[in-house]
Amino acid sequence: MSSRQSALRIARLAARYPCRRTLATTAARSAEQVRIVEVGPRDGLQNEKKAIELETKIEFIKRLAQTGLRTIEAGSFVSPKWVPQMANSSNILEHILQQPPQAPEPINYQFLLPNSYGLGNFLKVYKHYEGSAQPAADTGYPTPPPSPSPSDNGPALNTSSQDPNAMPSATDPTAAIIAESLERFKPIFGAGKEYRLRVRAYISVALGCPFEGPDVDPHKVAELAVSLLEMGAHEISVADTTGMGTAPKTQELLKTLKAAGVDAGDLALHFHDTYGMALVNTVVGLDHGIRTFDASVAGLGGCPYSPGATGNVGSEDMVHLCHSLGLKTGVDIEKLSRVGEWIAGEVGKANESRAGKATLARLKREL
Ligand SMILES: CC(C)(COP(=O)([O-])OP(=O)([O-])OC[C@H]1O[C@@H](n2cnc3c(N)ncnc32)[C@H](O)[C@@H]1OP(=O)([O-])[O-])[C@@H](O)C(=O)NCCC(=O)NCCSC(=O)C[C@@](C)(O)CC(=O)[O-]
Repeated sequence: MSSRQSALRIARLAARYPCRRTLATTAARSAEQVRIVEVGPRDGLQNEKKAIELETKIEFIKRLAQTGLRTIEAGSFVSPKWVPQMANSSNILEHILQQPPQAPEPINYQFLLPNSYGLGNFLKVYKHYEGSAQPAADTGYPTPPPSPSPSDNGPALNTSSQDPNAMPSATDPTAAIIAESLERFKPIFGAGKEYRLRVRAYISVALGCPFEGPDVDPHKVAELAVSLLEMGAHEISVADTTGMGTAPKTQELLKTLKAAGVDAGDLALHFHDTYGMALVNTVVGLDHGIRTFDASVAGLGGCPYSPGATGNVGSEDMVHLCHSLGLKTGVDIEKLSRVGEWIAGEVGKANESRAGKATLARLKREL
């Protein structure tokens, strides 16, 4: 894309989002409030081999809802052949719509939708309860996960790049594969408008790719972010899927996103802690004005397409970091730590959150 095309695109974007951007950014800065997006029930559990009972998942969500979290990613409408653990996401959505978990504040529940098939399954349940007497507040964010790396779009999304109509102007295979991912998400954005659902888009492998290595071009990430915002994304979660991100790389990426016209208020950061860099990178994000971070209680998680990837950064660690910097999250770390310990036991895994374990040890001493 020429610099003139790029400037035009940024101007179009600025014209399209003037109010939301100003409001989001002003609100975040004045209140110094950080929003933690709890992805444990989806990203945290999706990779677990042992089937986890529906009742356990619902109990997990209910317990999380009582901690002060405002956003919970509750499941995904993906192929059960690839991710069997998420096969009962329809039941989870139905339960949330029928009997919204008790919570101190209204909660946004988001579900990952990779294609029209998943969208159809989501809407089957959602439409049934739409307008009902007791809908859960603001339920459902379809969340597509394209990535700037063609190799990663392949396994994670099964794009083929065989369809020459996917993006007629695409001349290089990278652009064609990414364009195919974006094409696939159009109906999801369309439904978002129709049903007034906010579409949160993920960009995977933004700081390192399991197939292409640690050097992902930040300009490609920025280009993808601009495309997704133009398509109608409400928020972009930029993911370090492999945990290869470092402070300098995170800084470079955030500067590039800003230069491309993507406002900090439109972004969330999603770190995996594979190399122990997640909190360092979070501080870089905070310094760049990012106020939304994804995390998974007890550090549950991993990526089926990223060999060796450990879990997401622990939500308890993220909350502790924010509080230590004088930022508010609205989350009760003691309650959250108990949920982390409980779900780790249910899944049969070690609790990977240091702050969670330390909080529980302190509570035990104080008894
Ligand atoms: C990528 C696709 C959608 C391609 O789906 P496809 O193009 O239909 O191709 P396929 O060969 O994978 O399809 C396999 C079978 O699944 C069916 N199918 C297809 N879609 C669905 C659906 N939505 N719901 C239920 N069933 C579905 C499809 O119809 C077919 O059935 P068959 O003909 O064999 O009987 C599919 O392969 C899939 O769902 N894969 C799993 C994707 C996934 O869950 N990835 C992990 C989540 S992304 C992530 O974790 C990263 C993130 C977001 O956390 C951020 C980060 O850290 O990077």
